[in-house]
Amino acid sequence: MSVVIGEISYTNILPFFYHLDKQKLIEHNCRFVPQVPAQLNNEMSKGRIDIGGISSFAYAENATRYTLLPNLSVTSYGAVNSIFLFSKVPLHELNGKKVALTWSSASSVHLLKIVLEHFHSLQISYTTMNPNVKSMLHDHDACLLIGDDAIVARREYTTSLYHYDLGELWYEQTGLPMTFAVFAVRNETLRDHPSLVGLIYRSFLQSKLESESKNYQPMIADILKTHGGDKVFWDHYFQKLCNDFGQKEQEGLSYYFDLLYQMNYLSQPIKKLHIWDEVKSE
Ligand SMILES: C=C(O[C@@H]1C=C(C(=O)O)C=C[C@H]1O)C(=O)O
Repeated sequence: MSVVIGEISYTNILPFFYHLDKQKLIEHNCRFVPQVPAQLNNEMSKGRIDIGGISSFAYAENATRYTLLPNLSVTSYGAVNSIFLFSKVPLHELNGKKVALTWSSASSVHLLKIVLEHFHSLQISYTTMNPNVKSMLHDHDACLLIGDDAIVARREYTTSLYHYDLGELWYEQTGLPMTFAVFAVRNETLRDHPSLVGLIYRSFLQSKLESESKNYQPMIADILKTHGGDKVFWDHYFQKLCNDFGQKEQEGLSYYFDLLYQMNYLSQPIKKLHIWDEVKSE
């Protein structure tokens, strides 16, 4: 049986994959599945993906079944630059209005609900849609996009629409970082393949460290070819994202989960983040 590794198909996850020795992991019977976060969340909850990056919200929904991998995340302290609410009217005028949500997200969708409903006391009607600004705004007042869809839309709509960076809105209210993606493993996979999980974990960590030590440069050179944009943007984007998962990041994530539980978006409170104690398990 192979171990299936989920790979978020957005550039923000690349520091963990760009310098990964995929061939070596394939030789160890691993398989890679690139998908957008909502698909990965769903596949992991059904047991069809074993390990990898998922929405932090999806971890909360499955906290008793998953274990978090230490030191790995996609987190922002303030502006994240790839998660935007695009709106025809200023945010505080959205009360009673309709907002379209990208179907690809789980963390940002719930972060938006915190921002609109909890921070600004707005009542909103939501629809989940394909991530396309034109069709989303055809019949809605605002729309949420994430990942590369949001990066591209921001290039196009900076002047014609209001746009709000969700990482920034969260930071302004809480002073805390926001973790959008965590790395998790299904508890059964960890039980059945502890040493392979160790190898995969160390490979992710090594790729992240190499990305950081090379200042993301080889990776950005490739992203420019595949995704366009300018180097200044991508340099700034990766410099600003935090890929650690230390105490402060965990504090921000726990607060996000607490609010979601209070708002009934989570059925169980998350009292503790279960993070793999790698050294003991090996
Ligand atoms: C930073 C981002 O974080 C992503 C957002 C996610 C979500 O909203 O569920 C999940 C994984 C992250 O890769 C982004 O997509 O721009």
